[in-house]
Amino acid sequence: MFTLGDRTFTSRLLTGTGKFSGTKHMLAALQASESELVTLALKRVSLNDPADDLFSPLKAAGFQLLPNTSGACTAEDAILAAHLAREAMGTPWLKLEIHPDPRYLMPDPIETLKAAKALAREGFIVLPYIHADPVLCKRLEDVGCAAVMPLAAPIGSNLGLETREFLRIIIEQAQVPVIVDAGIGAPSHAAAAMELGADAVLVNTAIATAADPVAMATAFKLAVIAGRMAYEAGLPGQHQQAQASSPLTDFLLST
Ligand SMILES: CC(=O)[C@@H](O)[C@H](O)COP(=O)(O)O
Repeated sequence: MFTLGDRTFTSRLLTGTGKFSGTKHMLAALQASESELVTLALKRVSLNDPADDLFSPLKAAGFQLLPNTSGACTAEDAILAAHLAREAMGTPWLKLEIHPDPRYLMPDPIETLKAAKALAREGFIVLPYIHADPVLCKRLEDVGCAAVMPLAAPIGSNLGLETREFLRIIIEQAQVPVIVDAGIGAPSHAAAAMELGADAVLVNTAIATAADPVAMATAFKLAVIAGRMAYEAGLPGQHQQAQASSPLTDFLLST
């Protein structure tokens, strides 16, 4: 169980809704993942065109929706998108994404902090997508964000925990949940993030673009459970030299 904002979740796997080959496949994969919190771009809420509308089927399937501001390039864009999303989807939950750079989709830290401060003050439950910057995470926490979402690697890159050392520092210092987001390309990456002590991970591309998204969603579900279980069990320390597994066998040498 983990608490985020005013809610408690059983699943520590958050999922995205982009890049699936169709709504039916998306719903089947999300159900297999047992994810409870699903992010959705405001642009995928289409009240006029049912073929392009992800909101209605996701809502009907009972997922809690986490609208995101993907497409916003400035704080002003993101604040407008947040208001529209709250109207359209009826929720104050928000994944705040501001990435003006189309090549790497790197989040803009200055605009993100500015928008986060304004939106948190308005009562939004703000989950900002950011680079794995420990100082920025503390600043976002200070302005009232409900969690921080540092990236593992660029969105859609599937590169895994490229920011591992910085994630470790963020997790050590955070007073709010840390959700590792973006670039998680394999269940082993998700397990590694959870073993590090992340509260949750968000995965989209690796599930949506798998040859079998339902099987991949199941693999991610199990990896997140295993990673968290290992973290709670207490991972052993690492050593540069061998440590004998059965030290008592020394008796052969001493007789
Ligand atoms: C849908 C969403 O929010 C993505 O932008 C998110 O960051 C996931 O990234 P991946 O697609 O790399 O899993």
